[in-house]
Amino acid sequence: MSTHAPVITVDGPSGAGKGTLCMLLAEKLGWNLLDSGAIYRVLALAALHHGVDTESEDALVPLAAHLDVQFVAEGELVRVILEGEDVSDTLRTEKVGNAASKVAALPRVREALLRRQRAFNEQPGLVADGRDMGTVVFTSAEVKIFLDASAEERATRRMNQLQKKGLDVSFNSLLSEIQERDYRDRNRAVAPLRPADDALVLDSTEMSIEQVLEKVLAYVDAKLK
Ligand SMILES: Nc1ncnc2c1ncn2[C@@H]1O[C@H](COP(=O)(O)OP(=O)(O)OP(=O)(O)O)[C@@H](O)[C@H]1O
Ligand SMILES: Nc1ccn([C@@H]2O[C@H](COP(=O)(O)O)[C@@H](O)[C@H]2O)c(=O)n1
Repeated sequence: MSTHAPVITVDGPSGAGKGTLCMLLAEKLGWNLLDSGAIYRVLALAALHHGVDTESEDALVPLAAHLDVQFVAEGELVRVILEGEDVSDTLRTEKVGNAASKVAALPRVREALLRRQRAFNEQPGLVADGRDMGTVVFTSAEVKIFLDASAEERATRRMNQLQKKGLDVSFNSLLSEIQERDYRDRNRAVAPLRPADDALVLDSTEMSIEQVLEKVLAYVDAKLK
């Protein structure tokens, strides 16, 4: 029997609001959630822990194939456990995000992580957050969204997020980190960040989270009817 469940993909650059939107969508629909960026981040962190060069494809592929990681739901949060250690907070730092975008540029690393991502496609449905969800991982998804926002707005959102956690951060350094990551993600040879041909492209620069959710829910409703 086929286990194919409906899929909504949400791709876009860092800080566009994908994670926020996907969590709200998954909650509203009662569907499963895949944060594919967390998988690349976990691999980067495992490489840093084990002293593996984040640009060495040969060393990273076996690490990717045998990643000992668990995603544990805890109320609204998902705790990430790498090799028995809770790494949920470390995972979200820009240092790990940047290392993730380096390992993510390597074709055989992406290949090694494909099956792990597709395994999230279970009933009653999946909301998948990433860079290549609609273009590579779930090409037959029922609904595809590409969520964008200007780099300046994304840096502002990230700064507010970090300030709420009590961290002192510079807008200019956040902006240049975002621009560096964008460039690498959009220009890599394999699975570059781009909207799928059949995606709804939504620029959220001037939209609140509630407005984005409302628009996407209306689109999802129309597509799944
Ligand atoms: N439309 C919006 N308006 C204002 N703030 C927003 C909006 N969408 C998301 N945010 C805020 O921006 C921050 C980044 O959002 P989020 O983590 O969802 O982005 P992301 O696209 O998943 O980033 P990444 O790919 O790096 O994980 C969060 O603090 C979130 O609350
Ligand atoms: N499908 C994906 C998801 C993520 N990446 C890479 O991982 C980096 C971190 O992702 P976040 O969403 O957690 O910020 C990101 O910059 C990408 O390089 C990817 O390639 N494909």
